[in-house]
Amino acid sequence: MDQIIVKGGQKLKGKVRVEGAKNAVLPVLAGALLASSGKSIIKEVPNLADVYTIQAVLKSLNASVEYFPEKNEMVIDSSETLSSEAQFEYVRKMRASILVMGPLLARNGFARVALPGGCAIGSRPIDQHLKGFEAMGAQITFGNGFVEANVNGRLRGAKIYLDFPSVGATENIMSAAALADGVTIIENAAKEPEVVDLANYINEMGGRVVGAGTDTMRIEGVEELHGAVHHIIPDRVEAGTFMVAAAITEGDVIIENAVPEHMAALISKMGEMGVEIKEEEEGLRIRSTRPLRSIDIKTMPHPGFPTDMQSQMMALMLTATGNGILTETVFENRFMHVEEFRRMNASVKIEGRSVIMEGPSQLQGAEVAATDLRAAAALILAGLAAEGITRVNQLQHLDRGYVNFHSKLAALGADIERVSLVETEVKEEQTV
Ligand SMILES: CC(=O)N[C@H]1[C@@H](OP(=O)(O)OP(=O)(O)OC[C@H]2O[C@@H](n3ccc(=O)[nH]c3=O)[C@H](O)[C@@H]2O)O[C@H](CO)[C@@H](O)[C@@H]1O
Ligand SMILES: C=C(OP(=O)(O)O)C(=O)O
Repeated sequence: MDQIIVKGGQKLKGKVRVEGAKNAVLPVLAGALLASSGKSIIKEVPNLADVYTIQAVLKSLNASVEYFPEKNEMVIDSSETLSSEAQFEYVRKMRASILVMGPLLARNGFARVALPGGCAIGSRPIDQHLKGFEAMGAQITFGNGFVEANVNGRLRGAKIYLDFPSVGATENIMSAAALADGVTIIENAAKEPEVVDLANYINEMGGRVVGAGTDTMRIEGVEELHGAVHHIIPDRVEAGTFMVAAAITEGDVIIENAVPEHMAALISKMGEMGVEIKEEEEGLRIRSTRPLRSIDIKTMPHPGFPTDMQSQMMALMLTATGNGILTETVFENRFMHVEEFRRMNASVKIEGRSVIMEGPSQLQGAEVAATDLRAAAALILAGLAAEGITRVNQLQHLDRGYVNFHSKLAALGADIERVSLVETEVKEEQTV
């Protein structure tokens, strides 16, 4: 087990480059299963735990997959007959494994995927994914912890209205529709940049998807798709996390490879707080000095404020002057980090779906535990601004979504290290 140890108080300065987006690479790699000929070469694949999990899922389905982390490239050949079953061991580790369901159903006419269940941020049902497959002619059944979808012949194009613009449902339905017979219309589709990235990849494979990034998508099914070369978009959540790191330490940081158009809500809300954000030739430059103004934020589907930046932004809002309210509308239970912030002397209370902060909190170093991926990053960010030493545990969450987070922060001047606790644990066990 590892721990990150941060000593607060260093102002960050310098340049940092963001990786390819985790939330784009996972649907794209699942989508690679749609190709019945040729190889896909996916570039800008970040070296993340979730990438290894999706690689294992694809291999278990009989695709051939080679990953070259040193050049961030993955090569997938899914031209052999694919198996139709995604096992619990993968889905348990990573919910995004469910994204193989659409491609498998379209390729094989049958898919059996372990039910993902909930996680630390909410119950996370998949009813909208299944509603889409059903509208395209699939029969859905449940049993022994699995969900099965079965279609006689090919899927048929359909008009599908999503009750909520679910990112995963939009991606899964789009993938299935790419090989369906006829035209599928998705109404109230998710508009996230990662949805657009998947649509672009499907089109590079020979698909016909239009309207990605708008409420209404139109997918004309084709007989076959082939492998393609695709570059994953930069990770807007990693970029946003470094923006907060710069602001919370009163730093001056340039973020290379960030796409400001993907981060309009975050840029605007940080600007309201008094953080200076400028597009420069080298990247997005973030400069900040205290005091910062408190603001109110509500998470929303894109282009609203992203839920994946909620906990990091909470860390920054804790350090601002005045009262701020942060309301989470996307996930029902994404406030597990609040208790951990309290250990760090944060003045914060939960009221329903909102968190109310009385700022500025004089954050103090403490030993804390990450409850999910973004909470892990948020606790480290709080540690950068806290007085004294913060120790962050449960780093398996962090490793799902950030490449070398502590080294990148250290390169910007943070006093931070990652240590292995194995030796200490062994000693403790021996004395019991
Ligand atoms: C791998 C990946 O890309 N993960 C992202 C994706 O997750 P994911 O695709 O799981 O998120 P969704 O947009 O589907 O979920 C949003 C909300 O819709 C609900 N819902 C979703 C599907 C469904 O069939 N029924 C239903 O009720 C969920 O429980 C949740 O409350 O988008 C989220 C919202 O931007 C991000 O936080 C995640 O980082
Ligand atoms: C919630 C997230 O991811 P996932 O949907 O993979 O759990 C995230 O990236 O913050």
